[in-house]
Parts: sequence; C-alpha cells; structure tokens
Amino acid sequence: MYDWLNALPKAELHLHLEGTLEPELLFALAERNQVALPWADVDSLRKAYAFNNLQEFLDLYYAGADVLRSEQDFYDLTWAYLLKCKEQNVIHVEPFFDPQTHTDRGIPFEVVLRGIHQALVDGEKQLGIRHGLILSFLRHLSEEAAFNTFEQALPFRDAFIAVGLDSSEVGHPPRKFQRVFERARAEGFLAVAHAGEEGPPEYIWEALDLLKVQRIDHGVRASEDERLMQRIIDEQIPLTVCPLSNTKLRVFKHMREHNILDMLERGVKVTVNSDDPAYFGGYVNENFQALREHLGMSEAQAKRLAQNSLDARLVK
Ligand SMILES: Nc1ncnc2[nH]cnc12
Ligand SMILES: [Zn+2]
Repeated sequence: MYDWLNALPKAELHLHLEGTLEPELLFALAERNQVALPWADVDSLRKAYAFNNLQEFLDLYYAGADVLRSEQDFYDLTWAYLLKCKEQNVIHVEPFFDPQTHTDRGIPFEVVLRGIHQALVDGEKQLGIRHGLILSFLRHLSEEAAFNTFEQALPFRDAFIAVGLDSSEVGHPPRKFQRVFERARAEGFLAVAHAGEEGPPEYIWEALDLLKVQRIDHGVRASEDERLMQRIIDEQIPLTVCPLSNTKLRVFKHMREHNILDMLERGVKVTVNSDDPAYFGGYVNENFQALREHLGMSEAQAKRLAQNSLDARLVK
C-alpha cells in the first residue's frame, strides 16, 4: 500500500529506542535473561496496549524495559529498529535513549550506551543509515538525578550529540531542568525537549527560552497559543509530531482531529515520527499512511513533511 509513500527518503527525529521493543523481542529477552513476566504470552501483552493517557503508557513501557539487561540486548533492540528503518527508507535517525530507566535498575550506563552505539555504527556501515543519538532525561525524576546521569555520560561524549527531556510531562515543567541543560550546552551538546504533548503551551515557551532547544518534541498544543504559533513559524522551529502516538494516548480523540496538516499549511516545520512504534501500532510509514487515510494528506504534503524531516536533522 502507498509504495510512493514508503519510497520517500525520510529522517526519524522522535523515536525512543525503548519504545521499539516489540512483544516478540520482549519475550525472547525475558527468556534469555530469565526474567519472569506478568503476561502469559505475546498476545496478552499486546492486549494490554490500550491507554487512556501518557502515564498509563509509561507504566507499561518502563515495566517492559526490565528485560533489557546486557550490552547484547541493547544492541539487538537497536539493530531490529534499524532493519525496520531500512525497510521503510528512513535514511537518517536521531533516536532517544533513557539511561535512567536502566541505571536505576542497576544496569551500568556503559552497558546501555555501548550496545546502542555499536548497533548505530554498524547500521551506518552495513545499512547506510546515518545517526545522531540523544540522551534523554526522565523529567519525573529530580534535577540532581539528571546531573548525575550527565556526569556518567561525559566519558562517552562522542557517542551522543544532544540531550532531551521526556516522561511524565504535566507537573514537571522544562524550568526544572534549566541548569542541567545549561551545563550540557556548555559542554557543546545540542538540546531538544518534549513539550506541549499533554502539557500547556507555557511548557513550549520554557523549552525554547530556558532550555534553548533546537526542536520541540510533539508541540501539538502550540496551536492553543497564537503568539507561540507565530514564533514557531517565524523562527522555523521544527516540531517532531507523532500522530499515532497522539491518538493512542488520547491527545486527540481521532486521527481526523489531528492538527498536523493545519500546522503544515500555516508554515510550521512539522515532521512525522513514530515515538514508540512497538506500542502505538506502527513505524514512520504507518504514521504517514494514517495521515493519508484519515486526513487526506496529499502527495505534495507528504513530500514536504519528508523534506522537513531531512531539513530538521541536528546532524547534517
Ligand atoms: N510520548 C512520550 N512522551 C513522553 N515520554 C515518553 N517516553 C517515551 N515515549 C514518550
Ligand atoms: Zn516521545
């Protein structure tokens, strides 16, 4: 279906590696690592993928990540995602990883980083997919924990290009992390942040003005604030939008209500991404397909969205 769409060269700029953990791999890793699971089989796990909001999803996502234990596990997770990219003509990836999800369970930082990094390097050599890794802080944890994570990461500074901010948004505004982002920028890293997914437009202002981000992850609630919209258009600040994620987590009730194409037509630099594809029903191309089916996205619009993703790369 939609071969022309699949064939468009694209970059994926909003993707959590932990969110690519397909149920089949989750069960295989549980067996490899002798981890007991609360689900009987792959089907019953898939049935649990029904969410009313971001937090319900995050609870399951962090539980699932517990099967990731060794460097090889992180390699296999990342490699499986890169094979999917190859299939979908995603030629460039800037994925997030959440080190605290793993270090808080006693997995050493370097085990996580080395597995992911090696797969990305092999992906470039063997599949021709370029990359820039983003270290994301969990915003429901403290500023101090983010600082500790950053210090652990510094010996591996060549393996990542930017810092990000994810997890439970409401109640954890960007300003909570202003100082650690300042530190990261002083060390030469770029910055992005989730803002305006469930949180208000004020969080997008803070991400821009206090964290000095290059892109906003999600940002769909920017449309509630006309002055913010004008700024995002004037400064061509990219929004990494995730349509299937937004409907699965009920940011929009139905794909027909999604604002991505309205934003595109107003001149916002929006891009299409999959966020946590194993949990939300599809990778980048399935997200494009959903826009075609439910919003009537034209071929010209699809091409602009794909071009935006290439223009909005941090690594050129
Ligand atoms: N959509 C999302 N929002 C915030 N944190 C996340 N972590 C993984 N997916 C996320
Ligand atoms: Zn995300």
